[in-house]
Amino acid sequence: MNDVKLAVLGGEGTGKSALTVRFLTKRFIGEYASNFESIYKKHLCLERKQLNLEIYDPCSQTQKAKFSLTSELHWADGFVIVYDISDRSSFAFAKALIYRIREPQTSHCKRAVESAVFLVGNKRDLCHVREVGWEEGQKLALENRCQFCELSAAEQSLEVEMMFIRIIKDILINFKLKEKRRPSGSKSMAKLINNVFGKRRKSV
Ligand SMILES: Nc1nc2c(ncn2[C@@H]2O[C@H](COP(=O)(O)OP(=O)(O)OP(=O)(O)O)[C@@H](O)[C@H]2O)c(=O)[nH]1
Repeated sequence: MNDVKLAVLGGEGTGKSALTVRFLTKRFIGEYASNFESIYKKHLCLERKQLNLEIYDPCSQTQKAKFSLTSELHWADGFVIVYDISDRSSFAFAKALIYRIREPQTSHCKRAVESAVFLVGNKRDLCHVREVGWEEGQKLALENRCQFCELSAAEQSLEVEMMFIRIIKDILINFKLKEKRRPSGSKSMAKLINNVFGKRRKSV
C-alpha cells in the first residue's frame, strides 16, 4: 500500500478547497470554511495499486504566516499550486511558492528526486475578467518543471479529476525513481558482510 501526500497551496480565495472538495465528492458547493486547515483522506485504486491519499488544504491566514513552507516541504510528496486567472496577485503568490519549492537548497538537501508540482490556473469560467494569460502560466510551469493546466472547479469536474490523477501518477513515478536510486537493503547488507568477513578471511 502506498501513502501519497499532496498539499494544495495558493493565495487566499483561489479555490483550493473548491478543487479538493470537487475531486473528493464531485461537487461544487460554492462556499467553504476557510478559517481552519484540513487533511482529507481518501482510499484510491490507481493502475492496480492501492493508495492511501492525504490532501492537505491549509487555512490561508496561517499559510501566509508560515510562508517558509518548512513543514509542508517535509510532509508532502507533491504540490498543487493554485492561482485565480482573474487575480494577478494570486499568480505572483503562486510564483513565489513554486520558487520556494524549487529552491536548490530545499530540493537538494531533503529530496533525492524533485517533488511533483502541478500549477493550476483556476476559475477559467471567469475568462471575461482574466488578468493572467494562459501563456504566462504555461511559461512559469515550463521554467520550473511543473505540469500546468487552466480549469474551473465550478464547472469542470472531469478536468479537476484528471489534474489530481496526473499529479498522483507523477508522485508514483517519483517513488519508483527514489527506490531505484536507493541501494536495496539486501544488496547493501551483502556488501557489508562481504567487506567485513571477506577481508578477514583473506588475512587469516
Ligand atoms: N467562478 C468561480 N468561482 C470559484 C471557483 N472555484 C472557487 N470559486 C469561488 O471562490 C471562492 C473561494 O473558494 P475557496 O475554495 O474557498 O478558496 P480557498 O483558496 O480554499 O480559500 P481560502 O481557504 O479562504 O484561501 C468561493 O466563493 C468559491 O465559490 C471557480 O472555478 N469559478
